Amino acid sequence: MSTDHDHATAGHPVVDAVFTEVARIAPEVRESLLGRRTYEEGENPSGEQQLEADVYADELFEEALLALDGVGSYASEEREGLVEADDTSDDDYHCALDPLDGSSNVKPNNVMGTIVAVYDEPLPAGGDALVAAGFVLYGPLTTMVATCDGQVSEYTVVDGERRVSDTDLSLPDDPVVYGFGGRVPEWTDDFAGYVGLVEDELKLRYGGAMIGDVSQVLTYGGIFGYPMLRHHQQGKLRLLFEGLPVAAIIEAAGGRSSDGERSLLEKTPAELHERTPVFVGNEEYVERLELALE
Ligand SMILES: O=P(O)(O)OC[C@H]1O[C@](O)(COP(=O)(O)O)[C@@H](O)[C@@H]1O
Ligand SMILES: [Mg+2]
Ligand SMILES: [Mg+2]
Repeated sequence: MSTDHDHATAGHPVVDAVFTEVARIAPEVRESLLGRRTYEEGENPSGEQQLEADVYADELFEEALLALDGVGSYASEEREGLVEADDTSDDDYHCALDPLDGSSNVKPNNVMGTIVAVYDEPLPAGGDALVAAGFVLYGPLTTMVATCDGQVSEYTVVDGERRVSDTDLSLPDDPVVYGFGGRVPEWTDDFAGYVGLVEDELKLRYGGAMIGDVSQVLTYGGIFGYPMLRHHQQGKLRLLFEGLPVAAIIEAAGGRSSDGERSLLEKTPAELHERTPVFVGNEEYVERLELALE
């Protein structure tokens, strides 16, 4: 029997409205890729090239989410500062998005995502203020995963609507896959040693879009990571837009997250675009990683 709480976001009206809007826009984002595969002149605040598709998706989400009652501000990987809603109150939620995750995959037509994080404190906020998180995966199908109140649901997105396919997603007990970002000569010796052990046990899956790789881990079990690099101690991924939401999903699905020392959910960024090493996956593999990096 269907109830109000038969999927992760259903008991929280503002959060549910955010995810309903994200699902509504997802097909539009997908269609917008046609003709928007070229690079913009500028860079995003992290110094990365922006595709026309990055900018377009960002504008679609900004407009739709700020129009919702109860959403007080919007921040994204593609813009320097926050955008505030016209009417705000202390009870508002605050949305942080990676509008297109893995956008360098647009050109070769590979998998991409949209990541959404909903915080109950003004941004930048930390894991203690994260009330819900989710992602859209633009693969052969458009699917969505969302977590709220410790429950993780999966949906297929059809004609802009979420259809529940699983209300209790959890990591499989027998891990199968791993994927780590960054060029190998840039890895630290400790991390390279750990990878040597992992590759004896698991199969490599790395697609260049975190959401695609995280979905592999959610489905088959294992570990995904983007480590600290010799010349970039904080790695590549951003805590507010990428690390925290993915950590919330994987931890709610029974796994663990880490920056190499502690759960990502214990962290609070000092500024919107702060980066962090990111590791998410089955407990056993994240624990062994932390021991290897000690
Ligand atoms: O090209 P690399 O260094 O392997 O980096 C890939 C990583 O960078 C990202 O593409 C960064 O995300 P954006 O495309 O949103 O900037 C991740 O999705 C992915 O895991
Ligand atoms: Mg990203
Ligand atoms: Mg992005």
